[in-house]
Amino acid sequence: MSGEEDSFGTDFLGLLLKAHHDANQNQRISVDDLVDDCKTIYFALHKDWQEEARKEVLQLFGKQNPNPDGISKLKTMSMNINESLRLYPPVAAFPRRAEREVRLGNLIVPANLELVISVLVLHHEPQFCGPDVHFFKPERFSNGVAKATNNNVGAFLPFGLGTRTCVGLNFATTEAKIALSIYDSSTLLLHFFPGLYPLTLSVYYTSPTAWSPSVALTIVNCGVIQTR
Ligand code: HEM
Repeated sequence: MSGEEDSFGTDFLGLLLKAHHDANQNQRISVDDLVDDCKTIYFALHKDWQEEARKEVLQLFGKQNPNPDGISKLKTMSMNINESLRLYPPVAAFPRRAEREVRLGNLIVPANLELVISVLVLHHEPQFCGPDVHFFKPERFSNGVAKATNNNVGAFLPFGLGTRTCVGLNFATTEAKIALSIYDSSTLLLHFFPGLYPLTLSVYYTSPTAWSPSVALTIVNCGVIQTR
């Protein structure tokens, strides 16, 4: 208010305050966004799951670098990643065009109609994931995707489904597991998104179809693991 923007400092809160006072109106964030981002960072990290995942990493790798054998055994971490991808799918929706007229239940879809498959909506549907659908509960994935989705595996599609499934699926998840085994979540966050993370996250929340830069954004949000 007194024009001393630089006195906000360079910590997380300082960066948010600076963004709130940004001279460029397009980049400015509202007080509501600012408060939401603080809540996300300070309250939404799941320390219990972070601790579990950390234990798992230490058990499998000790002080060594992650290896392929161990990576495939990171069950708790996989559950955390799946739950992060479920709540905050980086690809929030994808389009399809009906090649010919087709009946879908009661609906007749005419040829050439464009459909948007909303991953975000499917992932937040209580019919599939239960009444706790909006909560971060990695345990729902402890017995696989079918159990987590009430036997509707097609209701969990962070990487798409069928012939156009993401070709980077294994690469992306392996990379995330390696990164999360090595770095703590705040290091990862700063590594990939210095100052950008809270802003992109608020864009993502306000507009489910908005582009979100990377999976790390999603995964980091659950704060899976700390430095070993
Ligand atoms: C967590 C990270 C990622 C997510 C959530 C993701 C998600 C997706 C989704 C949902 C699709 C399907 C889109 C559709 O059906 O219209 C897709 C397709 C694709 N992804 Fe990914 N992706 C990720 C990482 C990557 C990486 C790392 C690569 C490359 C190394 C990659 C390469 C591709 C390609 C080439 C396609 C198109 C496949 C095709 O149309 O045949 N993705 N991705």
